[in-house]
This record gives sequence, structure tokens and C-alpha cells, in this order.
Amino acid sequence: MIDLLVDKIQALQNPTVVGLDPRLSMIPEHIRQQAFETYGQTLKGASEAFWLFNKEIIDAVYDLVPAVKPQVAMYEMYGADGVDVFIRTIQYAKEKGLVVIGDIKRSDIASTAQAYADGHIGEVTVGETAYAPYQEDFITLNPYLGVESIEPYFPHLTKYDKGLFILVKTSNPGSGEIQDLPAGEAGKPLYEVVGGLVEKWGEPFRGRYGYSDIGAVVGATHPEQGSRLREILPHTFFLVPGYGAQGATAQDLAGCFDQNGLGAIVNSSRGIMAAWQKDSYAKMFTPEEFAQASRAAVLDMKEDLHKAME
Ligand SMILES: O=c1ccn([C@@H]2O[C@H](COP(=O)(O)O)[C@@H](O)[C@H]2O)c(=O)[nH]1
Repeated sequence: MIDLLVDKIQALQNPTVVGLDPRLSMIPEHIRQQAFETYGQTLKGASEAFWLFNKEIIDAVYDLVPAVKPQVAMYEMYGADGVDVFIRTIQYAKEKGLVVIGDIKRSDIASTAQAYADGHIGEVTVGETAYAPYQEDFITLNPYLGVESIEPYFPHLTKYDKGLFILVKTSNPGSGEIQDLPAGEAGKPLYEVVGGLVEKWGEPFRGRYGYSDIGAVVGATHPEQGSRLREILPHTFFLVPGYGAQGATAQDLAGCFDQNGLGAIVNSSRGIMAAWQKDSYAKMFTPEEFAQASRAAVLDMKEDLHKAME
């Protein structure tokens, strides 16, 4: 799956992933009204508002970006209706030719990890029929439980052509409290040790570009660590969150790319979905044109990333 992602990044000349993290507060009034008139102010009403919102944003950006990253938490908080919209969003994005990164950050003992693996990137069999309930192309995982919590996903990478992004150095301000602790030889920080494991786990899954189906999450908000990780993990592709709403600039994350301008895909969720609420875009687009504002934000981000990589 990493080859397909890199092919798409190359074809579009855009290493951007649009994060699909809808919140009611960022949904324009006309969309909320439409959903609430049909379903009431209920969990289903909120979820359907997300669906209408996501669908329009996908329609506005699918020809510009290689991938989208729905964040499961935003959907799960509305229960079964929210999860239904998470699944419909994945299906719709895939129909539009987008690679889908399910940001689900799972972590558990092997037998439970197997269930996550089968459900999210594999198949579950009921009677004689095999179902693929979620169908993300990549999912995010937390490696804290060690290799046997990650291994159950490995056969699915080849069998179903899938990929993983494993948390290595996260973008949150407090990530250093645990991730920067000296853990390896010569006081190496924990994130370097985890990064080394990810590089090793990924070895059998390398593709045409030398990158593995097993990638790493590396926050844009930690520029020095990002550059260091790029140096020591030459075969590990990075999913880089933290640009925009969390304060990281294109310059901050430039070190996550390799000398060919590959090796990373940069996420922006609020910065793109809620662009219509920002003064700079609100001057140009009405709330009804929210998806066009998102499109403009994607084009601006692309230009910004290119400038930083020059
Ligand atoms: O280290 C991490 C890992 C994941 N995320 C997720 O990325 C998006 C960021 O959203 P923005 O609105 O662009 O800040 C969100 O889904 C996070 O859960 C992260 O930010 N940092």
C-alpha cells in the first residue's frame, strides 16, 4: 500500500493528507439544519451532519490530495450512528480514489489485536461469507504493548495490501514526558528506540521506493526529532500531524522529507475542514461555500510545503 500512496503523492505533487475530524462547531448552519430537520437533534442528526459535511469536503479536494485521515474519536463519540458515518466516509473516499488512513491508534494484547486487525484491515467471516467492515488502507497503532501487539497485523499487510503508521514521536506538547526518556544504549531517547523497532519490523514489507508498509507517526511540532528520525529511519515513511492548528509550520517539518522530497505525508485536519471559519477564507467564501474554502486551504498548504522543501 505504501507504493500506491507514494505513486499518488508523486502524481499530484502533493504530500498532504486531509484529516476528516468533524465537530458540530465547525459545521455550517445550513448543513446542521438539514440534518436536524430530518433526524432531529439526536446522535443520528449529528452524525448525518458529519456525513453531509465530509462528503462535500471530499468532493472538493479528492483531485488535489492523495489521502484522507478520518479520526475515529470524532465519530465514536456519537455511538453507533457516528461509527456508521465513519464507515460511510471511508467507503466514499475510496470510491473517489483516495487512500484512507484510519486514525484509530489501537493497542492491545495479541488475541485482541487480532480482532482489530481482522475488522479494520482484514476480513471477518460469518457463516460462509467474509466481510470487510471498515476497509481502511492504513491504520495507526500504539506500540506500547510491544511486538506481539503489532505482529497480528503483519500478515494482513501483504494479504490485503494494507499499511500501518505506528506512533513514534507524537505532536502533543507533553509527548516528551514519556517518549524522550533515556531508554536505549548511551541514553538514546525512547522515541529513537521505538523508531528503530518500527524500521526493523518494516524490513520485510519494503516496496518499490524503498519505503515500508509499516510507517511511523512523527509530529511536525518537534523539528529536531523529526530530522533525526528521518536520518536514522531511511526506510520508514512518516505520517506527520501537527501542521496548522497545532502551530507547526512547513519549515518545522521539512526535515521529515528525504533528499528526493519523499518520505512523509503531512496531515491537516482543523486547518482544512474549518478553513471557512478563518478570517482569511471567510472574506472569500460564504458558509455555503465551506468546501471551496477547504479546497483553497489545501492549495495554500501545498504551496507552503513546496516552498519549505525548495
Ligand atoms: O501525534 C499525533 C498523532 C495523531 N494526531 C491526530 O492528527 C490530527 C491532527 O488534527 P489537527 O486539527 O490538524 O491538529 C488529529 O486527528 C489528531 O488526533 C496528532 O495530532 N498528533
